[in-house]
Amino acid sequence: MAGIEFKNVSFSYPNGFTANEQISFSIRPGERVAIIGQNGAGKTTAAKMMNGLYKPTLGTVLVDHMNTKDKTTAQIARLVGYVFQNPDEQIFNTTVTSEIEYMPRYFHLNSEEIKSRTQAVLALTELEDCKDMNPFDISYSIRKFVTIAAVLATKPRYTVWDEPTAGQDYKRIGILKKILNVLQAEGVAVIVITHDMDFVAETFDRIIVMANKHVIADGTPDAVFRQDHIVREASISQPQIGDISRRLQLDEPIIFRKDMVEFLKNRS
Ligand SMILES: Nc1ncnc2c1ncn2[C@@H]1O[C@H](COP(=O)(O)OP(=O)(O)OP(=O)(O)O)[C@@H](O)[C@H]1O
Repeated sequence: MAGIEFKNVSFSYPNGFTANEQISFSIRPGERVAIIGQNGAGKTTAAKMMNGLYKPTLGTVLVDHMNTKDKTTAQIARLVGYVFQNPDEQIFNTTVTSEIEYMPRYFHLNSEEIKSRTQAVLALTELEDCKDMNPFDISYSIRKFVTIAAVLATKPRYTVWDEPTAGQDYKRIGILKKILNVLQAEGVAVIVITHDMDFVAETFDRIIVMANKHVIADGTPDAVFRQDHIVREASISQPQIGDISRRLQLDEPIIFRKDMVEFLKNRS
């Protein structure tokens, strides 16, 4: 099956600390998946195995049938683009445009293709006004969009985004949602690590929940947030609407904004 497949994967850091233990799941092309869970649960470690930055200590990670252990990180990264949590760990060019063009140049694409990809991702990420600026002269939150644009310019089949909403205002979260919709229409999978439960509930079809090195749940937002023991074990918060419905002690918990609107309409 095409996709990213984890088969009984464990990962230990060189100091011997095991961060992932016996993890199995698969993500299909075009899927939109949020990975959530307590700090230190092992989300970033698992995500870094998706694009070959880390190789499993035990078990197998397959990307479109390729075993990541048999490939270089550069080979896997052509299929799986990784947007780092901290943009400053990713950016190293002196203009936004040169940062975006770097990987297409590395792939020896022709200049027309590089130009057209760069224009397309600048437009998609709404960075046209910053294209000639030094990334370090723009705000941290916008810098994150530079890293997203640079990854999308490589046209990966799968993308992994670590904490994209951290520090973003309402407008930029809207831009993120627009980008996600465009990618979904193009069949590009997006895997997001996030602590933003409202973003998760409104934007994702599937959630993988991690706690203490393991995957403890995998399902729709509705199915996951209705399970109190999972929410507790993973030390996650409910989306705001779920929290309000709980405080109202409704017979049936409500998770989504649209369902709360319907509920309130029917009461009035
Ligand atoms: N280089 C490293 N060497 C040793 N241990 C590490 C290393 N990097 C991470 N860890 C440990 O591995 C565990 C999992 O870390 P990871 O970053 O994968 O968690 P996470 O779920 O992404 O957390 P957060 O939500 O805080 O980003 C943590 O206990 C962390 O301290």
